[in-house]
Amino acid sequence: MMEPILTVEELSVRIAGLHILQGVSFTVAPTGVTVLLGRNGVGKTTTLRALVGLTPRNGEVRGTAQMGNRALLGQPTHRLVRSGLGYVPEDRCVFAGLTVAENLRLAERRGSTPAYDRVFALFPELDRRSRQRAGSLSGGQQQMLAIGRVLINDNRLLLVDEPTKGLAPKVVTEVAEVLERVAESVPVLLVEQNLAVVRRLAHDAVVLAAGQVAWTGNAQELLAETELTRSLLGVGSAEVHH
Ligand SMILES: Nc1ncnc2c1ncn2[C@@H]1O[C@H](COP(=O)(O)OP(=O)(O)OP(=O)(O)O)[C@@H](O)[C@H]1O
Repeated sequence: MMEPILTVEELSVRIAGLHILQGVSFTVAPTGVTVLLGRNGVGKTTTLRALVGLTPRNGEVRGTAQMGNRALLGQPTHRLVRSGLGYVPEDRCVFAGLTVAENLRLAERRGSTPAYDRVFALFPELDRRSRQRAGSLSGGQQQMLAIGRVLINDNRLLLVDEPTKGLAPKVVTEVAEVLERVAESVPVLLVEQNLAVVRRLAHDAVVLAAGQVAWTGNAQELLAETELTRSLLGVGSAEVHH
């Protein structure tokens, strides 16, 4: 077994008196896509946000998370990002009033060479639209910008939250293709509800239920077990056998 890129132990998050995560432990392999699954509201986004130091001020985080030899919890976000933890939030958070080029420029980190060639090789569309305001991009294009922005810098691990949410089926496929290529060079911890995308991308799966890890293992094996998938994720068998 290769050393994991991320080891989370006993992660607990309490927000406004609610115990959202209660001792979550899992690892992320140093290559490929690990998918974080679970029913709506189980705490997937809360997990990613805790790892990148974005738990709200009234929240309390306990436990440990190691990226290689680096301890993540309790560190400010800007320092985590500088150490190679990339985060693509669920709401994409592009600057609507700025152009594509300006959004990318803002993501550049001091002291490292921005990899525009890498970004434009993956997303030629961003190059063509560099002078367009981000707010006027389609949802899929904004998602590409949100991912491209993170890839301007070198990363040791990417956290990607529901990148296909709200996108048309054709665009979902495009985003999945892009993530597949991204994951060839950097490990990804992905929150994703679309099981066809999970089937295409994921090697390992971590399933949350009731604030804890309910299942970990091979993602393809999980999806092959219809009853297990249904009980863990609450989805119908039609969705499982897409
Ligand atoms: N700032 C907050 N204040 C109060 N409750 C919160 C806060 N953030 C999250 N929660 C609650 O924590 C629980 C977990 O939310 P989270 O967004 O992590 O779930 P999720 O698994 O990502 O859900 P979804 O799949 O619906 O996006 C939810 O019940 C949510 O309402």
